[in-house]
Amino acid sequence: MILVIDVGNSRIKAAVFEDAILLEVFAFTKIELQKNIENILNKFEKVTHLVVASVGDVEKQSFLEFNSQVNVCFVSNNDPFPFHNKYSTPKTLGIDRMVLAAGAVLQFPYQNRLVIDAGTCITYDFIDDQNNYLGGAIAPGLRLRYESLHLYTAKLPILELENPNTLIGNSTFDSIHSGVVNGVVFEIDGFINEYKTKYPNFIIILTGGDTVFLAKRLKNTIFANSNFLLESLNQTFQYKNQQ
Ligand SMILES: Nc1ncnc2c1ncn2[C@@H]1O[C@H](COP(=O)(O)OP(=O)(O)OP(=O)(O)O)[C@@H](O)[C@H]1O
Ligand SMILES: CC(C)(CO)[C@@H](O)C(=O)NCCC(=O)O
Ligand SMILES: [K+]
Repeated sequence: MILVIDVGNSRIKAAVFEDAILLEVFAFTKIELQKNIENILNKFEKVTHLVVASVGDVEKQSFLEFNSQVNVCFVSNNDPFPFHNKYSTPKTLGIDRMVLAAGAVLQFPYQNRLVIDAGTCITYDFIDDQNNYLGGAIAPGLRLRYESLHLYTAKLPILELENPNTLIGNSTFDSIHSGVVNGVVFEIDGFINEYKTKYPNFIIILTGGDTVFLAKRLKNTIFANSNFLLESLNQTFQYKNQQ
């Protein structure tokens, strides 16, 4: 049994796997990290490995203190991945994006794939049918857009994510919701349509904290899976052990 941990920019997600079967998912903050790992290890006594992929700023030591109970492994850019990395700065490529690309290759073999992770940032990652990881894009996520409008203006309030009533916002609230939510939806559909002019066929995987909210609003057909990064982390670890 394996406990995988995805340290994101805003929060931490974890999942327990028995081989390929996902048993339970957890989400918590940095401050609650140790307590949560402790609880998970108590609940799932058969966990032998703790597998961490981190783009956040959590000390390695916070995980290493569980070393006496389980094997602690950190997924890094130097690990074996099932694709050819064509990024021109592979050392600066986010480990979350590498894990997503690995999951896309292992779960959807022999096809072009676009992975969209709608989290703190929205990342786009394209892997072609020859398993070349080509790169993609990094844009601000939904919550980050609401926050930056508030932080970098004098008058705009902070709003919670909400379905926009209209395209043409006719109040400050409606204008912000339209700008943020419609903006992201148009952006994602726009990216997909632009990719289609270059690659006629590819599958699209949508994941991240805003998956459910966005999936029903997109025009394009996608595989929506909030747990895709956690599943991919489990697969990346299995892949490494088979090398
Ligand atoms: N408790 C929560 N905390 C933060 N964001 C949340 C929460 N619940 C839902 N969300 C939504 O999820 C998005 C953030 O996604 P996610 O939790 O995947 O980010 P993250 O933990 O920073 O991971 P990553 O760094 O991989 O993007 C936000 O835009 C927000 O709308
Ligand atoms: C883009 C984020 C912040 C998304 O979590 C992460 O993947 C990251 O820190 N990436 C490093 C830059 C890059 O991927 O090129
Ligand atoms: K993300």
